[in-house]
Parts: sequence; structure tokens; C-alpha cells
Amino acid sequence: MKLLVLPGDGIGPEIAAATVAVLNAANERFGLGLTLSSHEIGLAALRTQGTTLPDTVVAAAAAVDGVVLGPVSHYDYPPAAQGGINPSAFFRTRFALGANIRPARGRPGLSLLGDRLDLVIVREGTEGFYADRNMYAGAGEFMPDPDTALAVRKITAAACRRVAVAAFELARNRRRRVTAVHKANVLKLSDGLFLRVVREVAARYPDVTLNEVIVDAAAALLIRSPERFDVIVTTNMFGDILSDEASELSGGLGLGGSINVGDAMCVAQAQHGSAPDIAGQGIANPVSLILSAAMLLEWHGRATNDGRFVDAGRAIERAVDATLADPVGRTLDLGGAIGTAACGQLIARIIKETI
Ligand SMILES: NC(=O)c1ccc[n+]([C@@H]2O[C@H](COP(=O)([O-])OP(=O)(O)OC[C@H]3O[C@@H](n4cnc5c(N)ncnc54)[C@H](O)[C@@H]3O)[C@@H](O)[C@H]2O)c1
Ligand SMILES: CC(C)[C@H](C(=O)O)[C@@H](O)C(=O)O
Ligand SMILES: [Mg+2]
Repeated sequence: MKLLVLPGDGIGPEIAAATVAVLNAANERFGLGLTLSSHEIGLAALRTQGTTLPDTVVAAAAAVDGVVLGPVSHYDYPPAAQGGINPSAFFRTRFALGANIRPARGRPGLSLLGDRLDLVIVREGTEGFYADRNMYAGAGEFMPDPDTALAVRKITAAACRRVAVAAFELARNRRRRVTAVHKANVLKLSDGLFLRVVREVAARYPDVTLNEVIVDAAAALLIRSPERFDVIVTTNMFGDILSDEASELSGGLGLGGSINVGDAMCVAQAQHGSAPDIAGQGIANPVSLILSAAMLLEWHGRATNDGRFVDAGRAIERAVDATLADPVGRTLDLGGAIGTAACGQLIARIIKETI
């Protein structure tokens, strides 16, 4: 399997190095034949190549079996005309990565919700208020005069169908419950279309129950009654916000794995951002990107029907659980003291040593 690693900005290079250590351990242990290549993106690439996402990187991504994308500081990027391309949005739209899959699970000692929290948010990745952010100047936003701003929200039946199918397929391997999270009481046409399509897809999955919850209530219920959620399917921005909430409820933003999935491509990406406030200190939690890489291996294993990759992905998840079970294995954000690299090495060692 060929993997492309794009470290990104802020804490990206630190957590990407820890993730590579874990991938190398999984490669050794499971004989995966992984080849890893790495390219500069983000602010480093802007300085040397005039763009945060060089064409060579896009070509390299199209030629591999999976991408590990570090977080980027795109809030600090210049406009697209001056080279500021948001890699997340670019990959999701260019490679039609319609489903952003974001699990959240309570672990003992880390989440007040304990095992009541065990859900997956399946977030539409290419549309909503975030549609075509790199494609047009203004990124779907317009200012007819300096005191008025308009934002266009794009919802299509095709994209809703794609993400709904991903959610129902996932639910079949879980507790068989899908909750559609929406705001159709206000966004009657756009979220109305989303709900219409989710219901159409639900009719093809009689073995899976569909519930519908309005997004603000969902934000509250995630805290009050997390056990009622199994798979959440939702539009882009609601999924962006709720996945940070769910990740924090699981113990911290640094814990949430995430993959962006299309028909033939998968991009692993931490749920959080580039955390510039702690960059360069060696204290960031690498678990989110490590779990994302584990999800990527499992996705590849399923897509190619190769059990070694599924086993390797699961072994990484178990090694993460074992590491986090002991406060010694926890980074600062989780109340521990271990550094980023040492945390990655601990997880790598468990993978190599566990029979
Ligand atoms: N996928 C992405 O690349 C992505 C996602 C979100 C935000 N961003 C970008 O990241 C930059 C910073 O955004 P932000 O500060 O709003 O969000 P953030 O997720 O980077 O950080 C929010 C808070 O969580 C902490 N945190 C995040 N990840 C952590 C980790 N792994 N270990 C320990 N602590 C962690 C940070 O220190 C910070 O206090 C912005 O430029 C934003 O646009 C990128
Ligand atoms: C920073 C932003 C571009 C990104 C997104 O939503 O696309 C992020 O918030 C995420 O959750 O992946
Ligand atoms: Mg986000």
C-alpha cells in the first residue's frame, strides 16, 4: 500500500512523525508492504513554492492508495489568488470525498460519559456553507456592499444520497440506528431536501431505524443522553461542529480519528486543527491522527478485501486504548505529561510486542 503523508502546519509535523512511527510498527508487525512518501504543504510550501498546495502534491495524492493529511493553519492563509489553498476542502471536493466519518467513544478515566458515548458522525464533506471554498474568489460568500455579507449554502440530492448511504451501511455493522441531524424547521428547502433524501435511502434499509433530531437539540442531547446516538448523518457545517463537541465529550479534541471517504480514495485527517498555541513544544496529543491512520488502513483492507490491513487498523486502536488506559500514556491535554513523540513510541511498542 502506498501512503502519502502531508504533515501540514502548527502541530502537524509533530503528530505526523508520531503517526509515521505507529504506521511503521504496524507495517513491521503485519507485513503490510507500506511505502510512505512525504510532501511539504501549508505555510512551509507557501514560502518555498508560492502555494500551500503545490500541483505536485495533488498529482502525488492521485497516485497513492491513501493520504494522511496533517492539520493546516488555513485561517492564516492568504487568498487563493496568492497561493492560499485549503487542502482539506480541496481534497474533499476534488476527489469527491463525500463522507467524513468521525467516531467518538468514551474511555474509562477520560470521558465523564463513560461507555454511554459510542457514536459515529457521518458528515457530508463537499457542500453546505463550505461548498467550493477554493474554487471561486469569496468561497461562496458575497458582499454586495461593505456592510452586507451573503453566504450560499449548496445542498444537492446526489451528495445527500452519497452520505446517507455511507451512514446506513455503517449502521448495519453497529447498533442499526441512524439519526439525521438537521435544521429543516428553518432551512426548509435545503435541509428539507437533505431529509427527503435521507428518508428515501432509509426505505432501502428496513433493518436500520431512522430518527430525526433538530441540530440545536442534538447538541444538547449529545451531552444529556449520548446513548441514544449510534450513527449521526448530517450536513457539512453541523457535522463539523458536532464532531468537535463529541470528540471533546470523549475526553478531548486530540482523541478524534477521522477519514474522508470517496468511491476510490480515502484521506485520513485529525478532527482538530493545527493548534498553533502549542505548536513546536512537543506536547500535542498525536492520538487523533494515529486513529485516523488506523481508520485508513481498515478502509483499505475492506476496499481490497485484505484482512491484514483490517487487523493492523484494529491493532492500532487497541494499542491506543491500552496506552490511554494508563495515565502515564496521556499527553498534557488529558492531564498527563508524556510528550508527542514518546506517546507515539509507546503505541508503536505495544503494537510490535503484543502477540
Ligand atoms: N482539518 C484541519 O486542517 C483543521 C481543522 C480545524 C481547524 N483548522 C485550522 O487550525 C487553526 C487553529 O484553529 P483552532 O485553534 O480553532 O482549533 P484547533 O483544533 O487547532 O485548537 C483548538 C484547541 O484545542 C487544542 N488542541 C487541538 N488539537 C490538539 C491536540 N492534538 N493536542 C492537544 N491539544 C489540541 C489547541 O491547543 C487549542 O487550544 C486555524 O487556522 C484553523 O482554520 C484546521
Ligand atoms: C478548518 C476546516 C477547513 C475544516 C473543515 O471543516 O473543513 C475543519 O474544521 C475540520 O473539521 O476538518
Ligand atoms: Mg472542524
